[in-house]
Amino acid sequence: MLRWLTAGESHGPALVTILEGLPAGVRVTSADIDEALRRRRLGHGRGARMKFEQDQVTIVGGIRHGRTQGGPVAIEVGNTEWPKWETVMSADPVDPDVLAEQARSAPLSRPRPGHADLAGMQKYGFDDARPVLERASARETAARVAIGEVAKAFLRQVCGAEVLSHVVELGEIGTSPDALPGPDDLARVDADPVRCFDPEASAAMVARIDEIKKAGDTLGGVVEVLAYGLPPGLGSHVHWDRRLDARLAGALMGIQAIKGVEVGDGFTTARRPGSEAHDEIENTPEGIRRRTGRAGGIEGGMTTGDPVRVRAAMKPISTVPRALDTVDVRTGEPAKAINQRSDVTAVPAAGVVAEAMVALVLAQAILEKFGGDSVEETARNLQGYLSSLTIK
Ligand SMILES: Cc1cc2nc3c(=O)[nH]c(=O)nc-3n(C[C@H](O)[C@H](O)[C@H](O)COP(=O)(O)O)c2cc1C
Ligand SMILES: C=C(O[C@@H]1CC(C(=O)O)=C[C@@H](OP(=O)(O)O)[C@H]1O)C(=O)O
Repeated sequence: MLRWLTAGESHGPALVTILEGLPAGVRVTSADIDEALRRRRLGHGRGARMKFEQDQVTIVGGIRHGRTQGGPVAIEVGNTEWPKWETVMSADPVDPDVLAEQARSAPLSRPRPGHADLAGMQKYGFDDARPVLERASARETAARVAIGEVAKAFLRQVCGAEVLSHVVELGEIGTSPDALPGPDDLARVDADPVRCFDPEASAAMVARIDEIKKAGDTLGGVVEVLAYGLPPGLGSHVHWDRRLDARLAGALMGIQAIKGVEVGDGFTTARRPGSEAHDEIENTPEGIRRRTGRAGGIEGGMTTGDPVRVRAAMKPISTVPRALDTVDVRTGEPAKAINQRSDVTAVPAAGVVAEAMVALVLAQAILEKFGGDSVEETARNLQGYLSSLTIK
C-alpha cells in the first residue's frame, strides 16, 4: 500500500514528507526533485515570496546513489526565509513580552473570508489566525510535489506513463478544446507564462492577471491533468473506495483552494444526450478502441487504457488586496480582513500540484494491482497482465 504524509508550517524551518510503500530501484535524484519544485514556482501572478524564497531539498532517507531502496522515502524541503521567522514560529516557548509586542504590531484577529482562518480559530480555540494559516497555507504543496516527482519517476520506469498538466481556464478566459498537450509538450507548457498550451488564450490570461492585480483583486481558474501510457484496469468498479475516479477526485479536492473536479468532459457530459455523451467502441487493426475520449479514460472506476483526463477548479485567492469585510474576533467590531502580500493567482502552480497528486494515486493503483518489491518485478507483473489480456 503506497501512503504518504506531510508535516511543517508555511514559515517554519522546513516541510517534511514521507512516501512509504514504493519498490526498490526507482531512479530519482535531488536534482529531479529540485526541478519539480522549480516548476511549482512558475506562473505569472505569483506573489513576492516566490521570488526570494528558495526550496532547499534534502533527501533524508530511502534513496541511495539515485535509487530507491524499498524503505520509506523521506524528503525535507527547507524554507530559506526561516531565520526571519524563528521567533514567530519557534517550537519552544518564547518570552511572552516579545509575543505580546508582535501581536500588537501585527494582529491576526481579522479572519479572511475564504481562507481557513475563522473556521480554524473556532475549531482549535485560537484568537489568532497564525497557527491556522501556517498549516493551511499552500506552502505545504511543495512537499507533495517532492514526493509526486518520485511517483512520476516510478510511473515512467514501470510502464512509460507520463503525467502532465496545463491551465485551461483563468478567470473567465478559456482555451480552445483542441489545445490538448501530449507527453512531449510539457516543456512548451512550462515555458508559457501561465502554463497554457493555447498561445492566444495565454496572452489574454496574462493581460487579465495584470489588470486584476492593478484592481487589487485575485483570480481562480481550471487546470487539466493528463496521464498517458497507463494500462487498462487500474481501480475497480466493485466498491466505492476502489473507484479510481473517486480516488483521483479526493486527491485533487485535497489541494488548497480546489473547489471542483471533473473527470473527462464532467459537467458538460451531464448536459448532452446519451448518444453524444459516451465513447463508442469499434474494432480496429490495433484492437478494440474507443472513438473519442469524453470519459477521460475511466469507465466504471477503472482505467480504459486511453489517456486519463481530469480537471480541477481553483477558487480565486482569498487574501484579496482590496480587503474584504470581516469581524475583528477580539473586539467583535466590523473590520477589513488580514491583507498581507499574496499571490494574485496560483492556478499555474496548482496544475503542478495536481500532477503530483494524480501521479501518487496512479502509482498507488499500479502497486495495488501489480505489487512488486523492485521496479523490475512490478514491470514484469504488468507486462504479464498485458500479454495475457484476452480482449485487446
Ligand atoms: C499553489 C497555491 C498557492 C496559494 N497561494 C495563496 C496565497 O498566496 N494567498 C492565499 O490567501 N491563498 C493562497 N492559496 C489558497 C489557500 O491556501 C486556501 O484557500 C486556504 O488554505 C483555504 O483552503 P480552501 O480554499 O480549500 O478552503 C494558494 C493555494 C495554492 C494551491
Ligand atoms: C509560500 C507559498 O505559497 C504561499 C501560500 C499562501 C497560502 O495562504 O496558501 C500564502 C502565501 O504565503 P505568504 O502569505 O507568506 O506570502 C504564498 O506565498 C508556496 O507556495 O511556496
